[in-house]
Amino acid sequence: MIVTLTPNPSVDRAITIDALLRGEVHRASDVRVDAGGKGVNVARAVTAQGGDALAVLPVGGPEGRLLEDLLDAAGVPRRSVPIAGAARMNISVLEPDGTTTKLNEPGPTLDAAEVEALLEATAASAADASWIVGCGSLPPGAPEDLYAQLVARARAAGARVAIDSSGAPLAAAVAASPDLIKPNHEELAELVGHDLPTLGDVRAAATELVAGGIATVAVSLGGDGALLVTADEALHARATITAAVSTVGAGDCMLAGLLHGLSRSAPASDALAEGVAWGAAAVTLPGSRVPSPADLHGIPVDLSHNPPAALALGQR
Ligand SMILES: Nc1ncnc2c1ncn2[C@@H]1O[C@H](COP(=O)(O)OP(=O)(O)OP(=O)(O)O)[C@@H](O)[C@H]1O
Ligand SMILES: O=P(O)(O)OC[C@@]1(O)O[C@H](CO)[C@@H](O)[C@@H]1O
Repeated sequence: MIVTLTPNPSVDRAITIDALLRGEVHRASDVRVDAGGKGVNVARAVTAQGGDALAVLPVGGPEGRLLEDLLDAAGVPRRSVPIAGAARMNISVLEPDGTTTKLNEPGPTLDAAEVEALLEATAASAADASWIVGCGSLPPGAPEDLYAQLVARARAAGARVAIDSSGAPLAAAVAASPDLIKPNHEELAELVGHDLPTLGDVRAAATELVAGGIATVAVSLGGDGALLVTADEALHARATITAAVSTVGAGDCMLAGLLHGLSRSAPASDALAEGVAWGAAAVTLPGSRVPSPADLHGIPVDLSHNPPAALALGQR
């Protein structure tokens, strides 16, 4: 089972308009509401593909009840931790050319007892977990080292742990040496403190992190696919899609496919290809919708055991 901790989940509201114009009134042509937050999305994606997942999340207020209803309707197993504040609602504005603009709220303030209850609820599921994964931003009140604490507790319980976050919480988690991290291109550049214009630069930065004690660094690269680096190998995979609809949650689906593959002891190359296919399929779907098995058909993945170092990123 893949157990996800999302300290700052959201109700995701995706609104489709013709073109975003600052200061104007826009009439939406479509609206979609999904349970959101990065770990929630990982659990939704694994469940949608027939895998076993459990989403641990703080729940409070009317938005929290809606989140629970959405997860229950999608058949996603959850462990809700009651909190005093109300869950956030994040808005995505989608334009027909695939441009996605996000407006994310800070989320409710958590107190120390609520943070402890979340960590406890996650660790309590460790015995059944192939992976524990901590994902997303931290809400106000949560300590910067929350994911570092999660790494320590997962380790103590004998579970492998993955982290997908950014900024200071990611840096603190990295110091605790999780088994896997999944930064995107920008998050990796921030973590190592310099730009990474080519695939070779990304590989060098990931290799540095592996040397520092993280077994697997998987970097999602948008239309350029993903690079996975371990002490033994570097692999690059990318998928071709005909049209992008919404990029919201693509990174979460990519991580879900990767962990789903690794938890079935697939070789890293197969797990990476699975992740890249799930991520690409997510981009073809509206809002934060996660792909079903049928959505993966017809998405070809190119895999290379010899990543082209000179590949300039962000050109696709
Ligand atoms: N235009 C695209 N064409 C094909 N695949 C894509 C495209 N954009 C994204 N993907 C797939 O989705 C994965 C995740 O994309 P990206 O690197 O943008 O994630 P992210 O920034 O973490 O996303 P988010 O934070 O919204 O979840 C990529 O590794 C790739 O497999
Ligand atoms: O504010 P965070 O935690 O960084 O990101 C939250 C979020 O943008 O991430 C998911 C997509 O990856 C969405 O479901 C959600 O709205």
